[in-house]
Amino acid sequence: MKILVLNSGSSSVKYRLFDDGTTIAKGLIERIGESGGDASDHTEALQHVMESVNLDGLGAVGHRVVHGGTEFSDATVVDDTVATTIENLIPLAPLHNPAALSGIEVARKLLPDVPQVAVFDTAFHQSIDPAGVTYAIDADLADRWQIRRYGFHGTSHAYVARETAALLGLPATSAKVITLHLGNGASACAVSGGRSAATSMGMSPQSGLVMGTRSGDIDPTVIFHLHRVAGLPLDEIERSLTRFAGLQGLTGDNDMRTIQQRRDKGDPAATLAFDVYTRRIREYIGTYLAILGGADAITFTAGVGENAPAVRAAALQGLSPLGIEIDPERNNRGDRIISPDGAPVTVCVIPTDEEAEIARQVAEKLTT
Ligand SMILES: Nc1ncnc2c1ncn2[C@@H]1O[C@H](COP(=O)(O)OP(=O)(O)O)[C@@H](O)[C@H]1O
Ligand SMILES: CC(=O)OP(=O)(O)O
Ligand SMILES: [Mg+2]
Repeated sequence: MKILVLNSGSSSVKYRLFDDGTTIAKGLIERIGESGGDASDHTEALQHVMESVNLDGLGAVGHRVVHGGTEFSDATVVDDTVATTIENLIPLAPLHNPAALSGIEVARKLLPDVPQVAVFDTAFHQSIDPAGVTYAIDADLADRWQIRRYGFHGTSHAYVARETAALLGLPATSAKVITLHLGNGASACAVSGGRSAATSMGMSPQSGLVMGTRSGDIDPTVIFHLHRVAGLPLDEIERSLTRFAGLQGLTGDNDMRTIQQRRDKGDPAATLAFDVYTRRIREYIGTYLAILGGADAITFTAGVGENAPAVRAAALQGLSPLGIEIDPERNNRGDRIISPDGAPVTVCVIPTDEEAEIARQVAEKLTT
């Protein structure tokens, strides 16, 4: 089956065209809406995509949708009701759901006879126990306003956990894997037997690890303080915590490559940011070892996880008493397995492939 996968981000659209699982075309439209960018808005971006690939015989379009609430635990064919649900969830994923929705709207308009299938970042985490998704706040308020942990990057965590089990020759149904998706957004996940048991992002993709422009975990009182004492309007606080926090907030740069170059030259802000970023990863590894009762493997993935040996080494520093060690040569080469032979916990680097996983789930949805 020929499947077009769209991964619409806040300022970019990644697309891949698959034919029976093989990539036959792909591309990236960047800096949407910026001066000198590839397109003035998502509609124009998608029009470019449709014009540049041969869509004859297209069987489906698969869309990455970040927030699916509790409604969806599987790939879902989009109808008006599904589109409305995605729209209603915009307040919980303000950087992500609007882009996915415009992708869906444009694709439905331009390809009205082709099934549109949404694959949700949240779906994989629907397996987490109630105790792992419930915030200890007023239960009536939480219930009324759907306040709970949802978790994100599920497509990526599911994919790399499965690939890790395969690499180690472990049955996917029993492997215990801690997956670290370190991209622009970043999250950790404890995967037990192929099911998500815990994850670091929460109601929105804002909590947990330190990210390119997002803070990760903070005390919620920071928001009251910035509002009441510093006098900042709520919209401005949200903007600050989602777009001007994380590495960006600590250094003025959101790209880990730049942070590393500055750190290598002894820049104190970049050094601190690197330490905050890698320490937070280590804190979550400790948490998830406790949740899983030990782990067979720890797997790094996404832009930073796949390409930054120094981040991997720093994140796992001092963990050898827990059986977690890195072989520096393997780490610097970026081998698939970067722990020494015979180490109790295997440390892996596995490139994520959200688009291939989306295509796989779309094909499965439409053929079974
Ligand atoms: N060689 C590298 N060393 C360190 N970080 C890198 C390297 N290459 C890419 N990155 C980081 O990866 C991030 C993007 O990751 P990616 O998974 O592509 O993000 P997303 O899909 O969320 O946009 C960049 O912001 C950059 O910081
Ligand atoms: C959910 C999320 O944070 O996605 P991304 O990493 O693509 O921003
Ligand atoms: Mg990403």
